[in-house]
Amino acid sequence: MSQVPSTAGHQPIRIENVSKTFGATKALRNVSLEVAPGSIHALIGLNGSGKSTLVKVMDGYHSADEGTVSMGEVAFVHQDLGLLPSLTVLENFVIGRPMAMRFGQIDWKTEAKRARNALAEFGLENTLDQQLASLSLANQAIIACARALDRSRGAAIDSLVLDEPTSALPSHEIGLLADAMKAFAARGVGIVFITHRLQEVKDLADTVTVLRNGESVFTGPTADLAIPDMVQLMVGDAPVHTTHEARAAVRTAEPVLSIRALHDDTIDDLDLDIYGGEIVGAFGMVGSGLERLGALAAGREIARAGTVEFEGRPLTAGDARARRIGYVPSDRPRRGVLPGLTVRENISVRSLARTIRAGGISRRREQALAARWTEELSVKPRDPEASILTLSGGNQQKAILGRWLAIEPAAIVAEEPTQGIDVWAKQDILRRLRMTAETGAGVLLTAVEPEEIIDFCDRVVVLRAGRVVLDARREDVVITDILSAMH
Ligand SMILES: Nc1ncnc2c1ncn2[C@@H]1O[C@H](COP(=O)(O)OP(=O)(O)OP(=O)(O)O)[C@@H](O)[C@H]1O
Repeated sequence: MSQVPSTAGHQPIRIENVSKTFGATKALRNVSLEVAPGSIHALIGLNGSGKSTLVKVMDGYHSADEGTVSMGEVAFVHQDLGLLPSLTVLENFVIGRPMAMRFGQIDWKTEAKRARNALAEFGLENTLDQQLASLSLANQAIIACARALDRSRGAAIDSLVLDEPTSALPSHEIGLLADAMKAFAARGVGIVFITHRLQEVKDLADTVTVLRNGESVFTGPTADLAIPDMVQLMVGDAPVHTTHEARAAVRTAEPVLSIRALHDDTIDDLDLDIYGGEIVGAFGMVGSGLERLGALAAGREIARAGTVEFEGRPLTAGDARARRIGYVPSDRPRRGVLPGLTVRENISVRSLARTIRAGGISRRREQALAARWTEELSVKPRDPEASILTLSGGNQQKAILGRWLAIEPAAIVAEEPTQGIDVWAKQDILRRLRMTAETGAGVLLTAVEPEEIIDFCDRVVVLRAGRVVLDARREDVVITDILSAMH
């Protein structure tokens, strides 16, 4: 017998004919949407289709130009999670809401108990005293969700809105979050979530709305749509991509990056070579050392012990040679994007040698560079003078990749290269990385989910407990070999 949600007393979310324009961009056109109590409603669409804007209209960050939004109490988890990295998990948990008090002081004991309970559902109850920044991005995302879910305890919250809650999560943690979402829906809380993972829509959502260019082109039961139908609705009648065949690149004789006996927080005696001309996919679970590998391999940080040799010589702290290694970090809001600058500046910032002329930066050269990379990576809007923060999350990520492709890097390290990127743009990005490898660069991609990128790799490595436990050519392994090495 299927469970009937107890929806008594919960208010639905009702969005009617909402439009929002930013300058020349019509981010939302006449969008209507209803989320019933107890329903799990997925919001999907290509990068820049208006999903985050709709959420920001719901939470009052943007006011709609036209239309109405009515809803009861709603908790939001935004793409940037809204957490403070320098505070502890417990402090993050209580900040911004009334706290338990005792004799005029914050009652930390009561607060800790409440936070511990909320986090226990996700197996994170022992993190309370840790600084948030010391946790993996995946765990930070879970904490943001747990916090919002905690605030929805009791009947006080009618709905929960999650903007890409799972994009940084490995699959076993997605399961935990999914279970929590289902449990809350069963109590009558309406849930809206944004995702680029279409299988997740099938697995989790009962209803789906597809946005295309700011317009709602479908709302209905998820059961009515197969995944290819979703893609078709998202893309519309744009020309269909030809899939790119992974080609065996010609490897250089010597490695571009050579990692030897590396030791660091979660890394324990790691060795890895990356040759020019190849794409190496590194996979591992949270805590496997994968989160540290990218910054160390790209020379952005120096490990406690061991070496990373770049073109035959060890990288040292502040080594200028690391400028020729592109690095796209996974926590793009904090490390990749230069806020307050334009798309042009964000793309060209590392290409001074190409843009400097007679002692000054040639704006024309910068413009040409930015125009080329916004075009090549289909960054939208195609306006290099736009402020980077006005771009959708996926488009910001494409611009950061453009920054590094523009320097013709000797190596490029991209963490979670497809995170937050729609099904359509993913192919473009992976194809560009392949072209970069074909120029002789070594490419290292790291991901907690092998499925998405494995077919674009020439070689796959798996990290577990800080070491490489599998290193094989792509054609010699199947996905289950990788998954079992990870666990
Ligand atoms: N503050 C702003 N100023 C100008 N344009 C904006 C602003 N915010 C969003 N936009 C534009 O509105 C459109 C929709 O963006 P939105 O962030 O809603 O997309 P999205 O569907 O959430 O994309 P993604 O999947 O990449 O996160 C984009 O063209 C974006 O550039």
